[in-house]
Amino acid sequence: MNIQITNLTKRYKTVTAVDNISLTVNSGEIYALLGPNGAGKSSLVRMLVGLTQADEGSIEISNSNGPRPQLSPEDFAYLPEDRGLYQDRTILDNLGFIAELRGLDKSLAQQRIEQWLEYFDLSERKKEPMRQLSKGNQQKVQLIATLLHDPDLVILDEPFSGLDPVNQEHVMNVLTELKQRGKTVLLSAHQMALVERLADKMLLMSHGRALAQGTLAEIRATLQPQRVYRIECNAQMAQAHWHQHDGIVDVTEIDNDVVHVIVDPYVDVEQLWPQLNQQVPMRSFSPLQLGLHEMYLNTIEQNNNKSKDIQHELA
Ligand SMILES: Nc1ncnc2c1ncn2[C@@H]1O[C@H](COP(=O)(O)OP(=O)(O)OP(=O)(O)O)[C@@H](O)[C@H]1O
Repeated sequence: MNIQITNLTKRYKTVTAVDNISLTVNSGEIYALLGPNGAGKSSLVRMLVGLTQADEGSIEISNSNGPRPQLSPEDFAYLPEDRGLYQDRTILDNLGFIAELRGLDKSLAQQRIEQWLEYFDLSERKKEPMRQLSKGNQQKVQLIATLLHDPDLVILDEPFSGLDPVNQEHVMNVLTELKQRGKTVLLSAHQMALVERLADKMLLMSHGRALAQGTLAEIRATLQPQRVYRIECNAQMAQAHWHQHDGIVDVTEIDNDVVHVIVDPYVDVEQLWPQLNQQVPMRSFSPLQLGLHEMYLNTIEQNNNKSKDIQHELA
């Protein structure tokens, strides 16, 4: 299943929740929506699954047979933000009910349910009512309910929330396997370290708008355009001498023996290193790549400061 979202906008009374967003996800890809609370991730997903209508823009769905006018229930799975299972009924009752709703053959449903419960270590608890389960275990049951009919498109709002690290890994493995089987996965998440390992492409949103999108390398090129190096040397001397060098944008002391240096993008580093080394002997240098988590924090912080400045100017 392929999704093409073009210039999508959703306005509520006082807020533009999704502001001119475009993205493409293809079969066999995992796409992550990232952004702080209220960024517009769920609003985007709700339009995709047809729960709300866009004010502007389009969503086109296609598969190997060509375009599809709209998603039908058997095509996709949706794990919503507000989970809805019957709290007084057992795990088995809940999953059996969902399987029936999805029109699954009874013996196939039973087989899949048993396999999933085994995978998520819930087999022994299958006759317990939902309300007795911890938040994480409820989340696992909800995820099973979502995936039971094995659809081509899987849309998950915060699938890792409430799960411990071991179960987060289980879910990572499930999603990777879906991808390997050619399914399309779109998810929202706050766990950058997991997304960095999992997602083929991502969209970083804030206040409904796209701040960066694409592969991790493309996100990095947008959010960390400067070349940053970690250099082992006498930090105090480096601070004193390198700041004045034309090719250096900034020098930050990390500790007594390490600095981070931002190099002007137009400078040839092969020529720069000997010049710097003459001023302050360098013991080692290596390019520094920020992780998604750090890039995310820096970008969201800068964006919030920008919004505050604009509000201040308007006041
Ligand atoms: N039904 C609604 N009516 C009015 N405003 C809404 C509605 N749903 C969402 N919003 C607003 O739209 C904006 C985006 O909300 P949304 O829930 O899409 O963000 P989110 O990125 O999913 O956040 P979170 O990470 O907290 O789930 C927020 O300002 C929110 O208050």
